[in-house]
Amino acid sequence: MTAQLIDGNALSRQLRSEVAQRAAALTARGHQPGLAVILVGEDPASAVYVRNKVKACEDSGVRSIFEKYDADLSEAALLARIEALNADPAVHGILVQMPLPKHIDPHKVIEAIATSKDVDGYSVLSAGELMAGLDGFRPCTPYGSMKLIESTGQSIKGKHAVVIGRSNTVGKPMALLLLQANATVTVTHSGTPDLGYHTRQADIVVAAVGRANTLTADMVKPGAIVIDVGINRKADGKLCGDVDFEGVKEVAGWITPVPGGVGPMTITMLLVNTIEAAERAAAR
Ligand SMILES: Nc1nc2c(c(=O)[nH]1)N[C@@H](CN(C=O)c1ccc(C(=O)N[C@@H](CCC(=O)O)C(=O)O)cc1)CN2
Repeated sequence: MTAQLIDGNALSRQLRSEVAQRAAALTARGHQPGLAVILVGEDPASAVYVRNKVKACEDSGVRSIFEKYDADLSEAALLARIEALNADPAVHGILVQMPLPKHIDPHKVIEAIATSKDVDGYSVLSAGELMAGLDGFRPCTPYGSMKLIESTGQSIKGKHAVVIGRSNTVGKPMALLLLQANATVTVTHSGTPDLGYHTRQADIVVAAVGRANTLTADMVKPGAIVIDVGINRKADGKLCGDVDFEGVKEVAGWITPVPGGVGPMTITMLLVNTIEAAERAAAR
């Protein structure tokens, strides 16, 4: 293996210990950070992610308020619940696990969350703050991906970064964060002809399309930093990313594994955003 592994679990441990210290300091001042975690329906993967989020809160001294609803919960009832949590001073962050059942409009739900508690960074206002370079909450997956890139110790400034994927939750905010760090950014997507033409020029590749083996060894510049955001299930039930890990690790300089890369960092950055929200509330 030529590439160095970027270990998301190890970086998460380090950042979560900092979160725990900040949570303890807030709690000592009578402001224990609180995160409301809402799960609607029975999606098994969502149940695992939510359980891990609640556990991460417990381990870090963040109070979690976990609310689980049946899949037939009405949109109005969910919006009313968010309204109540917006008004609760002990709740600093509100997280509604995605995806939601089809009859609930995710945009309405996201926009119902107070911007000061939007620790997922999904709302239009949070996206606007990111776009404008203001201090809003950054979506957890791209935020965690930036931390993983920074952990290599390589300067991002002036590097060519190629993002594969243009979703509102990962691809677009990732491109903005890289731009803010002074990278030259190319955004590619499912409609991009000859993806390899772009990725072969990249010093940093972030793959976030949700399709296994999208990035193969022949598409990677030797020594590049490769961040794999994908979460795909193989036929044998095992998890894999969007990157052909076995092939690409022989060419790249740094690479994140799946599992153990971006996934744990998504939860870690949720904690970081929650602490930030609690610190801002305590300062008001
Ligand atoms: N409200 C939100 N919904 C969703 C988000 C989000 O950030 N906010 N992101 C994804 C799911 N997600 C967090 O919710 C998430 C996905 C994966 C992991 C993770 O730790 N993955 C592990 C593997 C876990 C496994 O074995 O299945 C890893 O990569 O090591 C954490 C969080 C969609 N919804």
